[in-house]
Amino acid sequence: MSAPAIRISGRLHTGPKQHIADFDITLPSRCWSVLLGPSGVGKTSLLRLIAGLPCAANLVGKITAADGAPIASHRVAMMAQDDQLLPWASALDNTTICTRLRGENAQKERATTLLAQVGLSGLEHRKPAQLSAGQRQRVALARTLYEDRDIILLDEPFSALDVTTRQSVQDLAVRLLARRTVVLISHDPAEAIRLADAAWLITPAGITSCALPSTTIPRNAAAKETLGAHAALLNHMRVLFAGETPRCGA
Ligand SMILES: Nc1ncnc2c1ncn2[C@@H]1O[C@H](COP(=O)(O)OP(=O)(O)OP(=O)(O)O)[C@@H](O)[C@H]1O
Repeated sequence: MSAPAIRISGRLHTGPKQHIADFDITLPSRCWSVLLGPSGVGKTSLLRLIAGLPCAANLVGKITAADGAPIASHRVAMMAQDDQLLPWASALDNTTICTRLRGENAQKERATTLLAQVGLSGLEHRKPAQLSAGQRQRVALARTLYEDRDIILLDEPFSALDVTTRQSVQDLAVRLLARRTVVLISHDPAEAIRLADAAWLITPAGITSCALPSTTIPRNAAAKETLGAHAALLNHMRVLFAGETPRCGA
């Protein structure tokens, strides 16, 4: 497994509209990097650019892997914000769809195990319309985990899950994606503090890193340093994203 650090530098714009001014960040190898930012700032665009997918925004700059190799599609798995499940295929067939599209044999047993691990045991043969939004999101996550790539790009992958399912699925993802370079978009500061080895705050003015506890992920949500970091990040986001005045003691 060769999961490289990824450096992204430049500025992001759509035509004459600038989304993010000059930035230069390195998402560390074999770590979880979390991107936080207000709606519409360009987070999904950055993820799509890393994946080499078509994108309305342009990066005037570059994206490089620290190992010098191209960030080719065989190194990347991306989970989009919407589940992108095929409506006519079962949960199991959706999980293995990329393999089948490549003309490879599907590993149905491994896919079934993944579906069970995300809590969908017994629902393997249901079609997307017979699943809840949170269940569909877990099928999409299973499909991403099934791909087993070096670079994993996750666009709000836990947003539709209830709080307890979210926590157990987050723990599973951290375990199964150990040693991968993971980039996670989140709107939730608690999730960011729990899962980030590195975190970045994105605004139109640029991208800044954010302080995190020195503990390993997934962090204990109830630990004192986790709660303190959450309060500090929330305050920081209010100031940076909404222009509020900093709150003392937060
Ligand atoms: N097809 C398009 N044509 C023109 N502009 C677009 C298009 N798609 C997105 N944009 C613009 O590009 C900008 C960045 O969008 P992007 O989806 O990357 O934002 P985001 O930070 O991921 O937002 P959110 O948190 O709401 O998902 C937005 O301001 C959006 O309006």
